[in-house]
Amino acid sequence: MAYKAFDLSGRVALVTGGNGGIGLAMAEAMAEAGADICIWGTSEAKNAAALEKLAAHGTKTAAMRCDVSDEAAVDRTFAETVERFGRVDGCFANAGVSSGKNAGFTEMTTEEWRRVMSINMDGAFYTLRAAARHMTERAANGDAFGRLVGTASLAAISGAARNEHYAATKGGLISMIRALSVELARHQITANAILPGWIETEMTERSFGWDKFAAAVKPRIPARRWGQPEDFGAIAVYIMSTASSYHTGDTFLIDGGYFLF
Ligand SMILES: NC(=O)c1ccc[n+]([C@@H]2O[C@H](COP(=O)([O-])OP(=O)(O)OC[C@H]3O[C@@H](n4cnc5c(N)ncnc54)[C@H](O)[C@@H]3O)[C@@H](O)[C@H]2O)c1
Ligand SMILES: O=C(O)C(=O)C[C@H](O)[C@H](O)CO
Repeated sequence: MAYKAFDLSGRVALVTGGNGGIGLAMAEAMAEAGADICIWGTSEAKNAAALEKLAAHGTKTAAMRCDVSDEAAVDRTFAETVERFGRVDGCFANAGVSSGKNAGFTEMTTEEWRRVMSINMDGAFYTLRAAARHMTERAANGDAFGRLVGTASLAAISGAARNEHYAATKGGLISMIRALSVELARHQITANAILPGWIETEMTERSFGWDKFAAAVKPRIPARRWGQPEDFGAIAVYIMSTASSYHTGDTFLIDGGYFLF
């Protein structure tokens, strides 16, 4: 018999960047555990394909178009999500972009720095702020429960050369979440960061290419394989569940034991 605390029936989870990769795998796992799921993404086609997968689990699902770097769009889409689902119990600020295929820090343009900041950092701020407003308001009305989650990265702590903008956003996200965990604990809202290592998704291919992985990264992973998006399902279910009520301000590093030597 399944551990009952992991039954997410009646809970609503929002996953930004939930139409592919890690976000979709987390959304699918939570749907399988019984949660209603709203995903946000920028591509209508990818949203539609993801929705089809999610619907197979039989819970209520929706996919909304939202660019998380657009403050007004985030507030508007969050309100729409609450209207559609009645509430948001868990908010996974997962949308992100990377770009490891550039010439290096001395050549980094301000435009590129701002692009990564505006999606990864500003986007997480807008998203988590909207969710925190909603969750604290509910707590004030006697319905206290909340899970704020940010998908950070191993890159925040590993020395992600030629990806300084990306590393900075993920380090910033971890620090923001740690501070939030302290501020919001009294409302029964937890805040945690997930730090994936090297995961086989479209983003990694775009940013680094498979060749770089095989040559430089794989030897540093004791598991000798890419992480898969599905490696993130269980942590999402755990965080959304009542089992994690006392677990806040943490960084969940899921990287196959990646080491530098
Ligand atoms: N793949 C990895 O190795 C890895 C490692 C560490 C951290 N991460 C982080 O995991 C998260 C998910 O990445 P992934 O690997 O699944 O890649 P992915 O490209 O499959 O997913 C990224 C998602 O973010 C969405 N997105 C991008 N810009 C957006 C915007 N402006 N507004 C809304 N959505 C937007 C994309 O549409 C996509 O759904 C990211 O935050 C990424 O930084 C990935
Ligand atoms: O975070 C990412 O974007 C990755 O693709 C992999 C790594 O965690 C990172 O870049 C490590 O330096």
